Amino acid sequence: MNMDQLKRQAAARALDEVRDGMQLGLGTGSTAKHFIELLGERVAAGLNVIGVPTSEATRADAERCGVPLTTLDEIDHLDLTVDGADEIDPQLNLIKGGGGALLREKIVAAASDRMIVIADDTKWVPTLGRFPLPVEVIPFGLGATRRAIEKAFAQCGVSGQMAVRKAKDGHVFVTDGGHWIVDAQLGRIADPASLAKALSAIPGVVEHGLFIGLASSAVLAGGDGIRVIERR
Ligand SMILES: O=C[C@H](O)[C@H](O)[C@H](O)COP(=O)(O)O
Repeated sequence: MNMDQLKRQAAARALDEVRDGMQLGLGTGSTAKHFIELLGERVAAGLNVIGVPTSEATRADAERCGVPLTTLDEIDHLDLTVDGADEIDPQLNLIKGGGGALLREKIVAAASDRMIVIADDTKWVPTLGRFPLPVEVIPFGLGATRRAIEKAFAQCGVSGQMAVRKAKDGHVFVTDGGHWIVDAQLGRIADPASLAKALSAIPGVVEHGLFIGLASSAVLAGGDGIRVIERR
């Protein structure tokens, strides 16, 4: 089974948790896209749900698949968010933002009663940090923000190269919110909760890709089948 088939399997397993009438957070990325496509098939067959997309790309996918959409201004909570991740550790802390959608993803996950993370099992790691940590920043004053980020890294015992993310066309990547992303190659993040707190305290940092205590469960698809891990 190839990687894409594994992602679709994980998405299909998460779909089992969707009930009629649910208000759903719709994640971003190649794995979340499978979930949206499968959800669209269920909606076409009569399932009544409404979703909040976590990116403009997901909005377009959901519209294409016929999934009705709303906003967090029109509804007061979400029952369930289903989203992918770039890394998942045994405490179900995550690195997200490889696709640049971390800010809306975190707002949606935080507004949701439950968050199910769907992934192929290559995303499962003993310690976060191999995947570059995305930090979403305001372009104004970037030099000062980078120095503050370096200081936060040092305080939390991590270090590594930082680079402003570029799009495929070579221009700076701009998020749906109009911000930039700095990717930090940290290697190993021993205390993700402390690092998350330190980064959140920096004025030029809009959000970062550490999702601490947000995921309720993870569905991991691998060659040996599907594993569901619940947060303790
Ligand atoms: O910004 C993007 C998101 O955090 C994605 O959910 C994450 O990058 C995983 O994407 P994929 O399912 O394509 O590996």
